[in-house]
Amino acid sequence: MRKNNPKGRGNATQNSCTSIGTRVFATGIRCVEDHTMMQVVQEERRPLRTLIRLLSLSRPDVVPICGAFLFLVAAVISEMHMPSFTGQIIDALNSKFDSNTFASAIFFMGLTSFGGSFSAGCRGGLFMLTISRLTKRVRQCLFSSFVKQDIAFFETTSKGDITTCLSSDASLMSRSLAANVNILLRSLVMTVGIYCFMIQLCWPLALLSALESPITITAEKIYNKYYQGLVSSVKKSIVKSNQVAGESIYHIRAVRSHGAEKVEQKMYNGRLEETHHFKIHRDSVRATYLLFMRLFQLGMRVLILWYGHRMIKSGQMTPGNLVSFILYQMEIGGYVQTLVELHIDLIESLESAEKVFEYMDHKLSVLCGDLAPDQLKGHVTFNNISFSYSTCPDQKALKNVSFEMKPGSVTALVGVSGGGKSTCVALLKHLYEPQSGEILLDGRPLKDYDHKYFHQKVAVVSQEPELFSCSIHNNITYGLDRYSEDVLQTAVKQAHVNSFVHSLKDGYDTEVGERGGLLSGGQKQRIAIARALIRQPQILILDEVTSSLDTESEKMIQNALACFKTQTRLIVAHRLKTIESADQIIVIDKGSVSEKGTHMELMKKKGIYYKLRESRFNEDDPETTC
Ligand SMILES: Nc1ncnc2c1ncn2[C@@H]1O[C@H](COP(=O)(O)OP(=O)(O)OP(=O)(O)O)[C@@H](O)[C@H]1O
Repeated sequence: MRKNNPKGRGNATQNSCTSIGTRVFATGIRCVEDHTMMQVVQEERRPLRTLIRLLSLSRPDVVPICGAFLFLVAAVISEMHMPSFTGQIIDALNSKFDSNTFASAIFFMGLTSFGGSFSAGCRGGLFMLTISRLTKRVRQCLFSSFVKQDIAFFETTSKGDITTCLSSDASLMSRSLAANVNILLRSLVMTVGIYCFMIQLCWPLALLSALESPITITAEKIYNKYYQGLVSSVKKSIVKSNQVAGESIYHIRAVRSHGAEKVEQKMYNGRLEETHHFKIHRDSVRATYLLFMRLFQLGMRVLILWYGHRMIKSGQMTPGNLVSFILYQMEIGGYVQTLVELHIDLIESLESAEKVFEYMDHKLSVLCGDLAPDQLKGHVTFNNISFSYSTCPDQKALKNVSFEMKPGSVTALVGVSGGGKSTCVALLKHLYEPQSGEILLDGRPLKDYDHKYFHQKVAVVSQEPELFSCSIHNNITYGLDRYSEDVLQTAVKQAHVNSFVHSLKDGYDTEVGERGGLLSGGQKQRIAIARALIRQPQILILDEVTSSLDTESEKMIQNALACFKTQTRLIVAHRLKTIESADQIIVIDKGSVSEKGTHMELMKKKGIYYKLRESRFNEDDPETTC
């Protein structure tokens, strides 16, 4: 979010000006004024720019928009003709009654009114269609922008902001397109005041006119009940869309690590499509209802005219009274109020649009190339890496970290909590870009590699496997466009997934629940290992995999992990046993590499590693972490 602070900047300029002298001070003030003026002009132009951008987003809907405007013009012209027909009727009433003129005026008035109502319905329908399509398009663009964002973006932007932007802001901004014409659609008919005047003019006619209300209310009630059902279907469908979006955002690391952005996008698009259909059904029901109501009102008007004619003939009413009565009845109350509401609505919509565009324009700091070699050795080099999280830019999480992981070797990262182990892992996963230094994979910087290729070659199994609320099968093949059945079968066998899946009623089609909540920790880990195995990666990151498991599950997981023999492995472990046999152990302390070597070398050295082993890597005390 951009934040302007003209006051602060103004003060700074003013302070410097005062010390130099009055003339310079005056110039300074002018500078500040010019600057403020520029800001004001820019602020004034911003809504216009937003509106123009919003209109350009609607370009694919130019045909329905033009159609909607044509129907709008037709509806307005029809409405404009109504008083003219009313005049003709008065003439017919005033002169010697000419039943032919009267009948033809009634006929044309009915025809025009029907045409006007039909045009208004079509106009409304086309606008609704445009709004719905625009909302869908905005949401697609927005979601596509969200799933591509850096992890740092999700650390600084709240989940609530993201979902609100996707649901309310996206729909509000789309509505702004049609806000100016909505004023013609939203008109309030009949106010208490108008009824008072009508009673004063002719109470029997007012009573007749009042008959309209109970019928309208009853019809409205029946319609509302049905309409609420449709609204609730739309809402439920929106909630489902938000669930899919929410889960993708929540698991953004897994989505990124598995290069599954397109899968998520497809799933979200499917949900949006469903919502779109519900909305079209809801809006067409509404348009039909409005058309019938207008026809009913037309019938009532004809009835009133007929009754008014009788009243005039019997001398209980003058023709002028009847005209006034009809005009009152035709009066639509609350135009000004609607105008004011529309203005507020428009401002609100443009604010939402600005927020949505700000998210869409958010620049990425983690970039990818197109390198995808057929052969990858898995040689990793950390070259003088220094890194701070964007949420704490002044605090260095890593300081000049350098180490090498030879192809097929096992490297263990150890150190006290907060030392920087997970940060090393996150950088190797290419979730962040370091501020200085670079990580090389087979001699090439990570940013040169193709996104999908890279995340297929670098697999991760972490302490909390990120599972999605779909079947076990879909969780294992998550993010893969293609896979061979043989590789899948080998992966599930090696990861010991078979052993528990066979006892489940639906086997591999069993739903795992939200975040894999229907499975145990060990089962989730085995699915995560199968997911890594099926990718046949060259580098495997094991992030504190067995730290929260019981001994039996741990044993099974260790057996499964033993299948990764040829991969370059990076292990972040709490328990000493898992790292004793590592080719090298790297001790990270306060963001720097403090010791490097094999278990034996580091034990001999009697440094930090030795002390950690003595005090914290105590196998008898599984609660202690390092
Ligand atoms: N997302 C984040 N935003 C800001 N600071 C962070 C973030 N993640 C970690 N840090 C900070 O970076 C430093 C290194 O943390 P890191 O998680 O890498 O340590 P660790 O050795 O993995 O710790 P643990 O063993 O407890 O997981 C710590 O000071 C931590 O507070």
